[in-house]
Amino acid sequence: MYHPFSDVSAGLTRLNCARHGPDDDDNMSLKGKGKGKASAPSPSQYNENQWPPYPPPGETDLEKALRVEEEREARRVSDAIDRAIESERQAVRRRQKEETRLLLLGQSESGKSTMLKNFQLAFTPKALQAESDAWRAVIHLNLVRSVNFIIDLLSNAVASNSSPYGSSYLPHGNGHAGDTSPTVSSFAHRRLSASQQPSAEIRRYKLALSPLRQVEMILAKQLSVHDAGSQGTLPSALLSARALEVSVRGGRGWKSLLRRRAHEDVPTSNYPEELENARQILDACRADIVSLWASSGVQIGLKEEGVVLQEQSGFFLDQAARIADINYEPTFDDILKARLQTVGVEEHRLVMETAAETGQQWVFYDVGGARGQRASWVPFFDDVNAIIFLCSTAGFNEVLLEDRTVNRLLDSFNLWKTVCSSKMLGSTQFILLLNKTDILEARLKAGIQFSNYVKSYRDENDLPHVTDYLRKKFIAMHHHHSPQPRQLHVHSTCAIDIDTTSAVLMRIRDAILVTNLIATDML
Ligand SMILES: Nc1nc2c(ncn2[C@@H]2O[C@H](COP(=O)(O)OP(=O)(O)OP(=O)(O)O)[C@@H](O)[C@H]2O)c(=O)[nH]1
Ligand SMILES: [Mg+2]
Repeated sequence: MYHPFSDVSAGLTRLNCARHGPDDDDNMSLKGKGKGKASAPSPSQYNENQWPPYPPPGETDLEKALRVEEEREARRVSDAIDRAIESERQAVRRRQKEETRLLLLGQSESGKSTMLKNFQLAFTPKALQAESDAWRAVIHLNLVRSVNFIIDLLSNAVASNSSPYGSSYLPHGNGHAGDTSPTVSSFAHRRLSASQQPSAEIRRYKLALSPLRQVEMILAKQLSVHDAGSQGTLPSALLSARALEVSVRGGRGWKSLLRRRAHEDVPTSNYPEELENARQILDACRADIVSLWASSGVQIGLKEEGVVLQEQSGFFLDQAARIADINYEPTFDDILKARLQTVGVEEHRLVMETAAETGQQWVFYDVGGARGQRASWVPFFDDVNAIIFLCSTAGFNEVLLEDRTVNRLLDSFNLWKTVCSSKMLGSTQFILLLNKTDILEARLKAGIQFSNYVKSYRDENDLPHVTDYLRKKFIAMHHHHSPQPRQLHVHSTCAIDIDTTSAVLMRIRDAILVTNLIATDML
């Protein structure tokens, strides 16, 4: 039955009820005097602008009874809507109390996604294990790209005589290019060798490992991979100095796509077979991959090209024999080392499996850290419990991939200042992770002087002093740029070290939970 109240908002319904009040209606229906027409409303009862008109002019007792009944029904609907809205509101409030929402921030390659994997490992290990197939595909792609990169780099270098590689590549060389300063005679000797041996070896590898192009294509297709370079985040001129980044569009679809479908009744696509093919090809190329990486000539060639693959993300060549094996299953260590650039913002909902936290939900927003990605962070500033900001301490002698004129550590400082000064994050808890301390330590031990890059640094060139300096510097910037006093926890981390990171995560968990409890007035 149509009634104007039944399809208007609860607010309007409430207005009308309030105007007369339920008792009025009841009284009127009870009091309905006589039969036939209701007494004509006095002029003061009419307001022709009032909607719906009340009571309608010339209303009969029957019409009145119907109207009153309809109004009662409308009130019931209105109350039901109010109750539903309120219970939804309470559910959202409850959910927000039960959920802990964390935003991971920091420049590209600072270790945000790796830290998220550590959280998964610590609190949802079964879920991470279930993603193992997906991570194997990423690790295989990391490996295959490194191989294809080396072959492309070295064959191009050999082909173009202008490259230093072409002049000194010794497939069976007996030293590193930097061991001795090249003399005129050694240079001449190298030029002679370069015209024959090097290209022969590389040509052999190129031929033997050519099936890996197909493997790269299959894996890239299955992961719907974007090349960072093709998205414009990596200038093409830089591609020769670095194995390509691997990235997939935000969202977790790619992982579920790659889960094993052994238990599914309906074969939905042929892609597991494609992946199996890729694994078989990789396995068949295993010995050649191992031998390529072991070749001293290749190592010299890379060195002369100024490429240190070991320092690049997603480096697995030293584990090729294990990883290219047909029976390879990724370990947690492998998963932490796998490199997959984040594009956009990924939401990861962790339903805690560990006894103390069972059932709790932690929602992580993992953002892409490259410069072109940072605009997408801001909408997530609203309504998160804590910010986990990662700074790669190894960035002190590195530059941004997307802008080779910018030092990574300086970029982290500036990013930190911007995040600290955001008013939207004024009362949000901050956690700062000084990450990649293993790489920092290795570089300091290798004699690279921190003070050469950070002019204000005057202390010892060792890990404790440098991390202490960084910690103080970040704390000072936080203090100076925060719009209001706010909690800050600082930890030094190596995100690929499961044990030490897990200890840090427990402290982060405790700090966040205590803050949440205080915020929800439960303490
Ligand atoms: N050696 C070392 N490697 C690390 C550490 N933390 C992360 N990595 C590696 O660094 C690479 C980049 O880490 P990611 O976690 O993908 O970086 P990200 O901050 O998510 O980068 P974007 O997604 O581009 O914003 C990965 O291959 C990690 O395995 C660390 O503490 N030490
Ligand atoms: Mg990432």
